[in-house]
Amino acid sequence: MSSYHALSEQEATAYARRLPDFFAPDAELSCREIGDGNLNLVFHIQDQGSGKSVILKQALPYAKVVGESWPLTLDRARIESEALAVQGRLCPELTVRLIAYEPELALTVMEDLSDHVIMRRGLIEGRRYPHFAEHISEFLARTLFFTSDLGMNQQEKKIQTGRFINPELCKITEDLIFDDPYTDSENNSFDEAIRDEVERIWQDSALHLEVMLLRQKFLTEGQALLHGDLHTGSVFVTETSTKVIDPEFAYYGPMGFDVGAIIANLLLNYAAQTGWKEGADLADYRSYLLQTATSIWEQFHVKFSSLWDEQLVDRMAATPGYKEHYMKQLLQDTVGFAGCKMVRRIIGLSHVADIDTIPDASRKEKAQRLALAIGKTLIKRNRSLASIDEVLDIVQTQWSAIEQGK
Ligand SMILES: Nc1ncnc2c1ncn2[C@@H]1O[C@H](COP(=O)(O)OP(=O)(O)O)[C@@H](O)[C@H]1O
Ligand SMILES: CSC[C@H]1O[C@H](OP(=O)(O)O)[C@H](O)[C@@H]1O
Repeated sequence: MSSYHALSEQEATAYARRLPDFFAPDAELSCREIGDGNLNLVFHIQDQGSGKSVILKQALPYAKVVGESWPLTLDRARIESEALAVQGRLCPELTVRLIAYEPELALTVMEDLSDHVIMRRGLIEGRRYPHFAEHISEFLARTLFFTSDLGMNQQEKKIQTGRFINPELCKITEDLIFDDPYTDSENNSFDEAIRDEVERIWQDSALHLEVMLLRQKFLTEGQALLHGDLHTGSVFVTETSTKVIDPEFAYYGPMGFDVGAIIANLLLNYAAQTGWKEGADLADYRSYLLQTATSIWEQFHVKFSSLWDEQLVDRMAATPGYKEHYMKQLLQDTVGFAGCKMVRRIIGLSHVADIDTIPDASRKEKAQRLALAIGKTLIKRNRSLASIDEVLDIVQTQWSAIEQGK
């Protein structure tokens, strides 16, 4: 195999044609580069005759969204493929199927999920996914429990931790989520219309303390193998199916970071809805989003607790009271990380299309302010929180305040 270089569509097609037992030798293959993420090339290759298709994802030696001025390790492709292998073993129905990995080209070959839609797009279009909470709570419970000291041999876990050391992508998160939004960083990108609120956040030392406590957890707590970037752009859905993709940020970190990430992105869409919907339609969709967010935690809690009761490998972890303590801490971490993920998507380098594509400037500003208000409050309240219902109260209180122009 040739040494590393970024593939052209023609080279990607030639590589796909050589996949063993995949395309017929004389297949008429088409290829399009379809990557809409921040980091990598994604090639969609299809046999024009049979319709059979495949996805080739290639890491670039830099962050695509910034360019060659931001060098980035190709090892992230190995991390992604190995994380997909773990997730595929634990949740085969909820993970994109890994077909092959080519280290020389930092190339991951996987099934084509074009019959699904990226969840972020579906939510922007106002669609509903009635099984999503059930599916993603299962993915979270199983991937987090069985890669932790609770569900796997602690010596094997230490070996696995070494496989998933991911310093460069963790630094992106440490900077973009737990640092830049709280200072006048050159990485930041926000609308001047909300500068007053952003500058209040830069001065809010009580908020910074809570962010630092969460940053400490991200830096030091290797509870389980995380997806590391589980936003609604990392999930493919239909009304009956959920498939997780893109775990290149995987590493051993605090469980609440994954649970909080998906809840945060539902709440970002919740804030965005003020720019998309009105009246009863708005109220009804807000209710759907909030119900989904709380149900993710509730179902995760039930499933994780059941795994704890039935699959625990650590005798001392069965000590009465420990599970309750663990789950309360996990909820608080989830809420705090969710708040951090919301704030960074408004102030930081990477935004979300849910809010950024709102056509009306004043409604977009309102959505941005609502997202910041919710995010800040979740961060500030996380260590005193005892129930997911309190998140509901926080979200609805902030909604009312923004609606009343406070
Ligand atoms: N398995 C797949 N099937 C179909 N399309 C895919 C698949 N994986 C990625 N894509 C497309 O490529 C886009 C970027 O993929 P992603 O893995 O998120 O890249 P990045 O790591 O650059 O964010 C997705 O939003 C989706 O449109
Ligand atoms: C410079 S990476 C910025 C941002 O992009 C990643 O998301 P994705 O790879 O899905 O586009 C991740 O959320 C990073 O924080």
